[in-house]
Amino acid sequence: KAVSELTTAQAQQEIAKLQDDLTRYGVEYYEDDNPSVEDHVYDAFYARLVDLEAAFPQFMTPESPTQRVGGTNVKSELTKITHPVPMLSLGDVFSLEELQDWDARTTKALGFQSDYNLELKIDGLAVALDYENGELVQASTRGNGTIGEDVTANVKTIQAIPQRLSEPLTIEVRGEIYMPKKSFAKLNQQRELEGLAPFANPRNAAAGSLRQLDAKVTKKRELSAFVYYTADFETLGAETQSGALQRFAALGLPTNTTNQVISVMSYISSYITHYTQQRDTLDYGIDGVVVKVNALDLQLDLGNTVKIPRWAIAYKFPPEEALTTVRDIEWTV
Ligand SMILES: CC(C)(CNC(=O)c1ccc(Oc2ccccc2)cc1)c1ccc2c(N)nc(N)nc2n1
Repeated sequence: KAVSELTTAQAQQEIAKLQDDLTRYGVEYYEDDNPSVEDHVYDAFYARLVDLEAAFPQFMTPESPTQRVGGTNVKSELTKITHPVPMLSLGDVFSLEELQDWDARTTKALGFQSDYNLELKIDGLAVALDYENGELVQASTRGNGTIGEDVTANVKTIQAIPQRLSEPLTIEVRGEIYMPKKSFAKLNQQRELEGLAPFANPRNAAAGSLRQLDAKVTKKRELSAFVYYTADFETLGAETQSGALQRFAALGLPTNTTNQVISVMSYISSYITHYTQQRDTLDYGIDGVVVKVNALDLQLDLGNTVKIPRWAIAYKFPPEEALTTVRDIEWTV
């Protein structure tokens, strides 16, 4: 109905419903990273509420979504930051055969078989941590690799991440922020109790918890982290990837200690088999194994494409839920 045709009672009812719905959609959008309505639907409801509140100001309330800081669509209002060193992605392979091809290409490019550092691929979201003279001064999300979001206040609530390094280094380190599986289960139980939609997986829960405008919400979400990269490896004082991980730990940064230096393919496949089986016993989500040329000077020789390093590859596990689906289909057939 056109706003002018509404009785006051009808307008009051529609305004109240729109205020509730839009508040819930706004929370879903920037808290859960998985909104339940398309943006254009949200925008249409929002415009209707603006018209109704203009025609019936007696029903305007300060809590109304139209009165929120930043006005319009409650998008992520985090400050944007530019990464001086881009945050790259990893190339993927999905079989041991493809991994062997990558090993052969890399060995050919180097002219010899080099050592690899094998690491679990943490299923979280990538962050950059900037330390100045050992103090954490900025934390930011990967974003598109060049432009990310400032999440400094939120990251400072994560116990695993030190505010101060054990040495006064000025260095940017990168890692993955994740939500431990136990925290994820507890959080979803709490959300069910509150009648809120549960998070789809620990990664969404971590993203939704990290990209909060209110750091007090982040604090309650029990996030953790693993650090795995720095471009400033001279400052760090490391010559290999495995050495860099040891130096991160010495500085007080959280690292994942399951890494192994291996160069023979047969051992690589047994590492992969081991962690494919151990996956459910870990308290954090992994979606694969990352194989990295261990010597940092050789990484520089191999270089990177615009988006990914040539000296690293991610072997991806088959996604768990997909496997279950496939089994179901086989079963019904
Ligand atoms: C290897 C890298 C992609 C990080 N490295 C970078 O982001 C990166 C960034 C600039 C680089 O090179 C440049 C340096 C200066 C200027 C331009 C490029 C090289 C690598 C990566 C990404 C995700 C990982 C993950 N989930 N788990 C583990 N265990 N390791 C991971 N490693």
